[in-house]
Amino acid sequence: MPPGSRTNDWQALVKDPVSSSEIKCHSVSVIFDGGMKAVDQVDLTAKAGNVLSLVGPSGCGKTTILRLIAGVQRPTQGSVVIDPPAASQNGEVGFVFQQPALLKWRTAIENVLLPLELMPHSISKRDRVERAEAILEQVGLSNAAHRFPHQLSGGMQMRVSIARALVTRPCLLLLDEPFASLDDMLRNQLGELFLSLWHSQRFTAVMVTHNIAEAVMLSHEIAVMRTGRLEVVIENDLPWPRTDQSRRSLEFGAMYGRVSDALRGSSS
Ligand SMILES: Nc1ncnc2c1ncn2[C@@H]1O[C@H](COP(=O)(O)OP(=O)(O)OP(=O)(O)O)[C@@H](O)[C@H]1O
Repeated sequence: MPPGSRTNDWQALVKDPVSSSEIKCHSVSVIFDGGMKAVDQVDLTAKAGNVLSLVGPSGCGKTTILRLIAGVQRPTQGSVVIDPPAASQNGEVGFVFQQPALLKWRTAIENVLLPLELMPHSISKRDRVERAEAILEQVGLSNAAHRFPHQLSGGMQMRVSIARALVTRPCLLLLDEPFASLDDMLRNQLGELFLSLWHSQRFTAVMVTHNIAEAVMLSHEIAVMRTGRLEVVIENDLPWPRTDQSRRSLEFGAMYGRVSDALRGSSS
């Protein structure tokens, strides 16, 4: 499959990793009714196959940027270009939210199967189940595949939510404070899981987070926003592979400090 091309052939999708998309926001602004300028002339690039974190104080426009990329918010000015284009109805965009939002009448595997069932081109039932079982294994939930959401812990529900987002092998994954409702230990574990999934699928990811440590651990670049404006994009040079040990490294502390300073507006 040539780089950048997409296919409707499910077998090909399973065999070949999909291409990841690049996202470019060109001088994009969003002004809501009443004149509220949520996003103000933002130029931002999420490089193909990279993880970009958006950080900034509450109300600075992070979720609005994510909604622009998802195509559910139209820009008042400017444009958002996704190359190659990614359509959520084709399973090319995955979403992970703060709440797992599982259908309570469907088991874990039935929740994971849902995006495959909604895809416009037909995939045989056997292929769908094979794919769902494979991703459930990757997130460590093979033994819980037939449990209903109320029979799963919060961390397990979030794993199902991540599996559901990735089962279609999206080229773009959008995450809005995905681990914010979890305790620190679970948050770190799911961060590691996220990194291992990113290593195997190499999607482009844009993640909103309030947690500086999470942004430093998980992303290649960290975009710092304030009152609708993009302050700075910091290249995250924390070495790979990133493990729990990385949190105790000097490089981690230095990067954490740079992001904190940028958030306070004292430095970039
Ligand atoms: N539909 C809307 N109509 C009017 N104002 C809105 C609308 N959606 C968001 N806003 C405003 O736009 C600004 C940016 O909102 P946004 O949700 O993007 O911020 P955020 O950085 O994601 O905040 P948080 O970290 O608290 O989730 C806020 O002041 C918010 O109140």
